[in-house]
Amino acid sequence: MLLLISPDGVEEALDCAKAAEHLDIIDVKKPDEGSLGANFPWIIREIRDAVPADKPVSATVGDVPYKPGTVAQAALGAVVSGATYIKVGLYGCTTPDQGIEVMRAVVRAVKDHRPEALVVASGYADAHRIGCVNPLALPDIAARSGADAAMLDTAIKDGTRLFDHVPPDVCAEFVRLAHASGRLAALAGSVKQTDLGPLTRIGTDIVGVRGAVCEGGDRNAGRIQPHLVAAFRAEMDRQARGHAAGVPAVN
Ligand SMILES: O=C[C@H](O)COP(=O)(O)O
Repeated sequence: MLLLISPDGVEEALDCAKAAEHLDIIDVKKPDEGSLGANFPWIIREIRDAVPADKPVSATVGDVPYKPGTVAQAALGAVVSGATYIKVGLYGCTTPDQGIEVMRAVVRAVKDHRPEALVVASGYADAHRIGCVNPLALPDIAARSGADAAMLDTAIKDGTRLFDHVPPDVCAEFVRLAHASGRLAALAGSVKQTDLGPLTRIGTDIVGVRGAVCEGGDRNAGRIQPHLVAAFRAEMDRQARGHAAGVPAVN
């Protein structure tokens, strides 16, 4: 399982760089613009220049509306700025067909510019609270649009977590569906260390985290702490060893 950490700017990205050996993907976002809030192109570029070259930089394109042209142009902005994972939060899409239409436009915009970039179609575990597309529709949206990964995050950061909205057995189905069509499965949403056992067992490819590696577990007021990134990775590794040995690690 890969560890994706979401700094909110250059300063936090440099703190991520201090813990670079413990993480896999640096995900640029702007939390004050939403769960998958988009940051400025120059911030993506600065972060790309500031962190180790072997660490992929991801960028969120936003909690986007059902406007394929607008979103495709924003996605191109992210990839031109140096991101190689492009995450789109399908906030304004109420049907799978709308999600597919937006993601097809994004895939074309991104891959025309940089074929090896990975496109991530993200939905929301708490979709029922915001009226957007059902979480289990995301793997099919990813597959039918040519995106590389299906993801879930939570839209409303109110302390509820991924498993409060989509329990582990449903997340397992999400992962199974993504894998059945050759996509990666990424999961996030106030994930804590205690969630890593189930996330490991169901075969999650990427876990996305912010709050759990911020001071005080606070994704807004707290800052990312390199020692918390290291501790989170240590628990991921412990769970992975337990899973490989057929002896699930106890929390
Ligand atoms: O992409 C991952 C998100 O930034 C997760 O943030 P969170 O752990 O604070 O919910």
